[in-house]
Amino acid sequence: MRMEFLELTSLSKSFSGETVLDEVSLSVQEGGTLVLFGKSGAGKTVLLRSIAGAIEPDDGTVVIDGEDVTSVPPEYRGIGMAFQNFALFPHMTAYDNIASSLTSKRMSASEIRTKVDAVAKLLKIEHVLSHAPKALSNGQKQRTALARALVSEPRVLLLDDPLRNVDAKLRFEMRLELPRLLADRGATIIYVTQDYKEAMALGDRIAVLDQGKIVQIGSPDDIYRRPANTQIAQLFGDPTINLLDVVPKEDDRGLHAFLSDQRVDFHGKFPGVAGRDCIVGLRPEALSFTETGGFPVTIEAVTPFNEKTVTLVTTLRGREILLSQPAQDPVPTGPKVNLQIAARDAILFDRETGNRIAPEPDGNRVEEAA
Ligand SMILES: Nc1ncnc2c1ncn2[C@@H]1O[C@H](COP(=O)(O)OP(=O)(O)OP(=O)(O)O)[C@@H](O)[C@H]1O
Repeated sequence: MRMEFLELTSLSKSFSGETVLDEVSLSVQEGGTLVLFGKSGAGKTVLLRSIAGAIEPDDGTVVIDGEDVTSVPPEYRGIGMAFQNFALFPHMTAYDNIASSLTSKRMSASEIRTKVDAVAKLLKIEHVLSHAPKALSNGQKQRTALARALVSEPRVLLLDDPLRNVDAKLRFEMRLELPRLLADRGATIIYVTQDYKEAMALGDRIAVLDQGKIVQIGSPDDIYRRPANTQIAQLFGDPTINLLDVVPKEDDRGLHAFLSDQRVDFHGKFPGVAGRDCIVGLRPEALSFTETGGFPVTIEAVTPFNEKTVTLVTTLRGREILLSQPAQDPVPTGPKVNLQIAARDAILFDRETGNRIAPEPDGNRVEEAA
């Protein structure tokens, strides 16, 4: 069984009385990747810097491999970091930048050469090793910074939004390549990003940080299908989730709500929810056009993307709904068409708090088995 390798307990930090980290606790298994996801200013960088030892937390502990390193100087923590702004030494070549993280270790020049060459090959920057940073493209700078973090084979790797400044094409490629590359190194990784696709592609688990607090930790599937609140539901998914006001009712078939004429059943037990102001969350891909059944809508706009088509429709009552379907599926000729809902994908939230209403544990099993 894999061990928890990195453990943070109740880490807190304030600057001039303003709380930036609020009792953050989380752990990452040995060799695992945790993605730290959150909006700008959520505290992601401060958290990474606290783990690395560059910032001293006001409270809480950082434990690496069973050792409390909260008071250990950064250079003795066995941590490698790569930042979003590259932070390369401008007067050094790419090679020397990468090698700089090895110079404190007692290694011969040829050993250093072997290691730098290997990591440069992995990241496809062998041909620019003699260049100064100013002669590198953003993508090459980013790979150089990553190579520097990887080459010293740290036990823990902290990557602060390393793809933020690279162009879309490289970001797409790196999103595919990075998981294997990082898994091959065997390091325990915390990876910061504001891009939900990157978060879903890279993380075994995702921790969502909001105003210095962890608001949800789970697998990508958990966060997508069971978001803790409407805010998180909206952050994950493109196009964004449809959020529609409903007041669910209960009968002998259980809790349900009506969207136009279609009954949406919520599987499981939800005591006390009937009659409450709620929001139903429907992912755009949980909706589809149908010729029989469903409920009538009007097509307002059709937007084709490469791999999907997004259609905006309105219901008879004027509610706007986004629908996403594979690009090869035809959009019916409208404007009046019928829509159906894969009701088991509906997510229920409390309207007042925005928090997801989970079925009772017993009901959960019913839901999973359905
Ligand atoms: N050294 C510092 N002194 C005072 N305030 C700071 C310091 N470092 C960070 N902050 C504040 O802490 C908050 C969180 O900053 P942080 O850089 O961790 O956010 P972030 O989630 O990494 O954002 P981004 O995604 O934009 O990098 C911000 O309000 C920032 O102004």
